[in-house]
Amino acid sequence: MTQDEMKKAAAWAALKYVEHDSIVGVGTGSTVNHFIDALATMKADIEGAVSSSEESTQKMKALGIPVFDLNSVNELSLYVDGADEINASMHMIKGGGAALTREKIVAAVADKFICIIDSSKQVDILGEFPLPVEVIPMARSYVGRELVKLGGDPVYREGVITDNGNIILDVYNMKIMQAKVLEKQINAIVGVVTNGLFAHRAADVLLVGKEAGVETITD
Ligand SMILES: O=C(CO)[C@H](O)[C@H](O)COP(=O)(O)O
Repeated sequence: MTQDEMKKAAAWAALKYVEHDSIVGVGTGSTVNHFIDALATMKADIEGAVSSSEESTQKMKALGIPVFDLNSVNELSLYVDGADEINASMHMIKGGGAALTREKIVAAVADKFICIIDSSKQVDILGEFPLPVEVIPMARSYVGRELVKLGGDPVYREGVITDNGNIILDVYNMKIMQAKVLEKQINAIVGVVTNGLFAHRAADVLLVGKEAGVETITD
């Protein structure tokens, strides 16, 4: 099985959590793209989706899935998204696709977060994958210096502007032992919109695509 086949298997396994007549929160990325393909097969059975990025919105609209503004939705039972890394506490690093802020917002509203990954994303310690931080452009240098004080090596992601008009700093060389503490510390830096640690809003269900099939892990 290729890595993409494992992503696809995890993504299709998430379909069984989608409730009749519901509005589904949808993440961003190559694994989620498989989920959107799967969701399209039951579009007549759902009300629609709330999207975490322009990329996912375009794909869903092209497949005929109605996309709602989050402000017009009172509750979301489900949010389905991938991750760049996830540990045994279901804490994640996300934002490889630069959609972390909208992902965090939609995930905050949802009752249940289903994380879909291939097995390469499971780690003992978070931080091998550089931690994305969304930053207001004029604060880039200041936030960079503050991230260095926290022990990281921030690198400007050249050529990337987020859906919110901001920039991304990817923070290298962080061995993240206390994800909740670090998530708060980084978010407290003036000029940071949010960072890609999802520890306060961890996953509730993890679907891992593996050679042998899809493993389901619950918190
Ligand atoms: O956080 C994300 C995008 O901002 C993605 O969920 C994460 O980067 C995983 O992507 P993929 O499914 O392509 O491996």
